[in-house]
Amino acid sequence: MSEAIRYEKDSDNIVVLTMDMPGQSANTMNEKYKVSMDECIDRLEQEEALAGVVITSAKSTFFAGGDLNDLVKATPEVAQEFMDSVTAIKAQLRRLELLKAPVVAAINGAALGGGYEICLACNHRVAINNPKTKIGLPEVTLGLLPGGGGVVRLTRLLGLEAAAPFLLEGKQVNPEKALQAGLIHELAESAEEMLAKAKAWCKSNAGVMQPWDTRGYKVPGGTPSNPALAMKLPMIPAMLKNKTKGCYPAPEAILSTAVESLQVDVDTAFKIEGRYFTSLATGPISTNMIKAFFFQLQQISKGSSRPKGIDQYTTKQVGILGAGMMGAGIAYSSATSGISVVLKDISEEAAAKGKAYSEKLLAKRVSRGQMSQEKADAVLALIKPTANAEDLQGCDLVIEAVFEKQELKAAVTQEAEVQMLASGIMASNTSSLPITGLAHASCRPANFIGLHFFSPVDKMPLVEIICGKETSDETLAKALDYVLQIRKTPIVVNDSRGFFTTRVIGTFVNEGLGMLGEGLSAASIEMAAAKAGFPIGTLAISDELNLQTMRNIRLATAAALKEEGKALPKSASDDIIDRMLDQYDRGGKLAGKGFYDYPQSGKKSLWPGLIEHFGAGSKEIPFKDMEERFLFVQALEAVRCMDEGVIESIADANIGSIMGIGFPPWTGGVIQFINQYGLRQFVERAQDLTNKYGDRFTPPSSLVEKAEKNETYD
Ligand SMILES: NC(=O)c1ccc[n+]([C@@H]2O[C@H](COP(=O)([O-])OP(=O)(O)OC[C@H]3O[C@@H](n4cnc5c(N)ncnc54)[C@H](O)[C@@H]3O)[C@@H](O)[C@H]2O)c1
Repeated sequence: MSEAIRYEKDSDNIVVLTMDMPGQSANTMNEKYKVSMDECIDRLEQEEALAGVVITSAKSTFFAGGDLNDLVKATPEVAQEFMDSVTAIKAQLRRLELLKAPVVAAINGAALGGGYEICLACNHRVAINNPKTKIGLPEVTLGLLPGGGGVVRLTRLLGLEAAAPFLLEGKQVNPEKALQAGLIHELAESAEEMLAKAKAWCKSNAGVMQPWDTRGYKVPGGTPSNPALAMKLPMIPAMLKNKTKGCYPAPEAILSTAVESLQVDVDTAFKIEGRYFTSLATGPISTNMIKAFFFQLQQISKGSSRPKGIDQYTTKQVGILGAGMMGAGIAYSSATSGISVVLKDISEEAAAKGKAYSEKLLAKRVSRGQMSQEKADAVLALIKPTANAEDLQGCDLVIEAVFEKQELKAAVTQEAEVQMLASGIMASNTSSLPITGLAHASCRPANFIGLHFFSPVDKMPLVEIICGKETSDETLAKALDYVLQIRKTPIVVNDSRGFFTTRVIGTFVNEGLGMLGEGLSAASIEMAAAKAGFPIGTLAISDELNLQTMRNIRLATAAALKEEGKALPKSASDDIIDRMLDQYDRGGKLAGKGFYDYPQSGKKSLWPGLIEHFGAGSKEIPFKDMEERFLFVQALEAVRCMDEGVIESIADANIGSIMGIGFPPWTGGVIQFINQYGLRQFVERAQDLTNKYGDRFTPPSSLVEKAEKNETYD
């Protein structure tokens, strides 16, 4: 009896291996698993009259995959050791598929990554038909490749083209879709039926071999020497590069593994896969991505920034003030999570228009087969459009999303607070006004908080929660519970101008517009941002944000600071924005003209006037400097935010920067970027950038001290 896998032989000589790792909620490919599986295979190889093997799990999932605790620690120094352990896992799975009896995977729940790789080493795959079960190889989303034979086996099984979305995009599918795609062979309606089907298959398939071990097996679509495939192949690396901008090595490594491995025998193919896997796993990008997208995201979804000792709260009815772009989106996200919504605007028509937005999104989901019509109708019925504040009675949360005007926000807050539950919380979706100031209008400032959603709300996963000076812990806990209830990712910040995300992205925009002012070419500015991994360039994002709105925020901020006796420091973008608006009447995308021209039909293109009027292209600096200015300026601002207590959690800073403002995922986030660069090297480079481009790159003393002590941000 091995420790992690139960071994049970029935009267038909079929052995059922049930994976059930002690003390773990899911089975993972750790040392205990490897030892137990080795013991099981030793025993299976010695069985006299083995008629079949069925592998299943006693957990709610089949198998969770590789152990990310081990993977995140892999560095180039341990590459050989890592390669040896990968080779051992492959050898183990190879022994399994070469057993002299049929081996069937009985997939009782999610089989992802290493879990599905075990399934691929089986001769047959039966899954319980649960639409919530996920099957696939998501390694690429963590900067890795399926290193347990997954690339080699899936490309041989499906052919290069059909395997591509699963390997290069990490596509995950439910059992029904997995059956259609050829990832599994059979569906079962229950655990009993699954086991019965698995055993029946063993009985009628004695002597079966894996397709790739069968003489004369032809890979679907052929190997790369097949002329049809050979013609398409040269285009793929360029398409990938276009997507990854060279920042993500995993898709390229997967493609190379797939192409190279199809041209050699299986054992050599596994060696090729092992080498590419080792180089990815011991490299920096997978470490960054595992930290961010697994550990830190998990930490956040467990409520790491939630005050302790406060009972979990479920929001029942949310009032939303303002049914414009943001309000309509918040209504949709709340209703799809089963929360009743009162959507209030100044007129019934405006409120109904906000509700119509949900109707449109729901209809799209129904037409794509992602939701039933009944479910869509039920969601829509949860939204009550109104112009009457009395309808807010009974709301335990009200979120205001009216125009960005302090007096208007104060008025709607007071109007809502009279109606809503006294124990409820009042939130503002402001993007620039300090929460403490807005809370002055509230009769219950302890219950007042900021809930900063991002546009478009239905797609953007992040919500920045902002605590004002008087916000209570209970209010924060309830707000955080609500954000998780609507299946979004909360980060928690303290009040400050621009909070965390707006403040950090502000430095990015300022840097790009500043470069334009320096005379750098507009195309290079946009290209440098893209090459660094940003989804959108600074000139394009300014057009989206709207130059007039950017100026309004600047003027409002300056006025507010003046009242406090302070002055808003001048920034390099001010003059550019003013000239664009006042001299050239180019307000941005909405106006059809900004840094780009937006023709009625066709693609946007950079405004040629930038050359004539701003001297764009008259100066050049090293391209690397441009890329790093974008990355450094934001990382440095994030450190300042931490020093000032605006943000306290490193996980929140990293995830907030990736999910809220498009900081490149390959970096692992705005603070992990500094860790990975190496603190000493980062400080040196920041000083170099200061000498060349100005004081905004001066590293804060907290960072310099940390670097001197050889510490990292952990
Ligand atoms: N647009 C963004 O990308 C974005 C992102 C984050 C936060 N925000 C913030 O969200 C808020 C709303 O932005 P938006 O883009 O949705 O604006 P919007 O102009 O699309 O919508 C504002 C809505 O508020 C309504 N309104 C005005 N007075 C009202 C009142 N007294 N009672 C009820 N409704 C009233 C208007 O009729 C309008 O429908 C602003 O504070 C903005 O700063 C916007």
